[in-house]
Amino acid sequence: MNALAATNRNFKLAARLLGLDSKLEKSLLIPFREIKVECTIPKDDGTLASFVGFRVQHDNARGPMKGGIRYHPEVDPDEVNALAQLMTWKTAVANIPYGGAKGGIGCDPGELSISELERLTRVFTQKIHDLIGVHTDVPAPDMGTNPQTMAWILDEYSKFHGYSPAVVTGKPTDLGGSLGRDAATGRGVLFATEALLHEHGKSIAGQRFVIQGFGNVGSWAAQLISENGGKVVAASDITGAVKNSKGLDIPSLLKHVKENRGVKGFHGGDPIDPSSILVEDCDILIPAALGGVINRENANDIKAKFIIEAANHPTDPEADEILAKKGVVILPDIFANSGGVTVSYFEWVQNIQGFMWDEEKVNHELKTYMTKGFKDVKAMCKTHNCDLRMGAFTLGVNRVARATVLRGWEA
Ligand SMILES: NC(=O)C1=CN([C@@H]2O[C@H](COP(=O)(O)OP(=O)(O)OC[C@H]3O[C@@H](n4cnc5c(N)ncnc54)[C@H](OP(=O)(O)O)[C@@H]3O)[C@@H](O)[C@H]2O)C=CC1
Ligand SMILES: O=C(O)CCC(=O)C(=O)O
Repeated sequence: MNALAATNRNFKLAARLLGLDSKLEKSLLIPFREIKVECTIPKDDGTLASFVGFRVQHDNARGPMKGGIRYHPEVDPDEVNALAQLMTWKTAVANIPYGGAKGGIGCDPGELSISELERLTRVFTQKIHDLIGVHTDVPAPDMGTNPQTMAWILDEYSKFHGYSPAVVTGKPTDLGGSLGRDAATGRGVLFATEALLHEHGKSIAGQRFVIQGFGNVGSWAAQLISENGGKVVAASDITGAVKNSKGLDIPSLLKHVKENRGVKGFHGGDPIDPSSILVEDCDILIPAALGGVINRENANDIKAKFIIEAANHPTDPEADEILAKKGVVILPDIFANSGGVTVSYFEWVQNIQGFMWDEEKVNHELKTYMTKGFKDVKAMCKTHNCDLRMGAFTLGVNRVARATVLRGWEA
């Protein structure tokens, strides 16, 4: 099922549980604005290359729209739409004063030089600068983008509107980025996992984890899990996968990935087929790469008892049903990976206040938000007698619906 169909399906199930009025349901589902722009740049060799960029602004009932920008060959309008909608529910689950948006450019960042990436980012920003803004729509990094990408957006935007650090989050700390933002999504995954395990009378220590994706989110999650006594028994990225049933030495793997641009060739474990990573034996599976990877083809073979969705939309609804029958507990993306956007909110607040928090305060506040988020999701599970995904969806959709009704529709 495509990402948008799957996301719409989950939204509609939640709307039904909440008994939402059908007209309100329709209004919440249709995006506020969809932007599609052509971005042509001269390549380093002088030839031209054209790319398509998207920004979908899904909803702003609770505040400025917020969400990352993805550079990946598979970026398409439906996927960006789905990811923007997920951001609306995610910011509401986290209870931060934002709506939802997402952007992307269909490109392979690994095939572009640094200067080509800079030109592409600046052209994209020129095309959307009048539709984003500190109190309108605030981009951040996602797959294939990073603090440097945010610095270029900030610089290009500022040429039109004056210096505006709060127009993006996840920027370098030298430009007003928040301490702790780089690790925030992975740290949020740790706090979310701790909250879930606590409820099952368990802790991170001694659990065996498998992590798909070893970029920003996957590598930080791995590092923090291993620092807290968890055993990462397998990890993968686009270059390959590696397994060690005694637990991978994460600091060595991080060093290897930095030096070799991937997990492939790491000697602290055995190479395995990357396509089998999700069905490796473990207690807890953390997908931290692409969407739709857990589906009806592999759901029956998954051995984990818990799945923590660090990636956005990693689990297809068909897989959800299969896994529920197997008794696998899934902590859904719109809660599990909300640590990133929560610390983005802290960054925006710091920029607006012109005051920088220390990292201890950032991490402490993040833990408070993640712990409260888990309690709020569980309360909705109890009210609606539903699983954690529907608990999170009903929580997010209900908060957005309430804000929408309060603001009204008078022209
Ligand atoms: N960054 C953030 O703050 C947030 C990110 N997310 C979500 O987390 C996920 C990961 O994002 P992020 O870590 O930022 O992105 P990165 O680009 O930093 O890392 C992505 C990782 O996934 C790997 N990868 C790509 N394709 C595959 C594949 N087919 N199989 C295995 N691994 C693959 C990449 O490998 P390689 O590097 O070799 O290409 C890389 O290790 C995404 O779904 C994103 O939307 C969610 C919330 C916030
Ligand atoms: O930090 C942000 O604003 C958004 C992060 C993001 O894109 C996500 O949570 O999926």
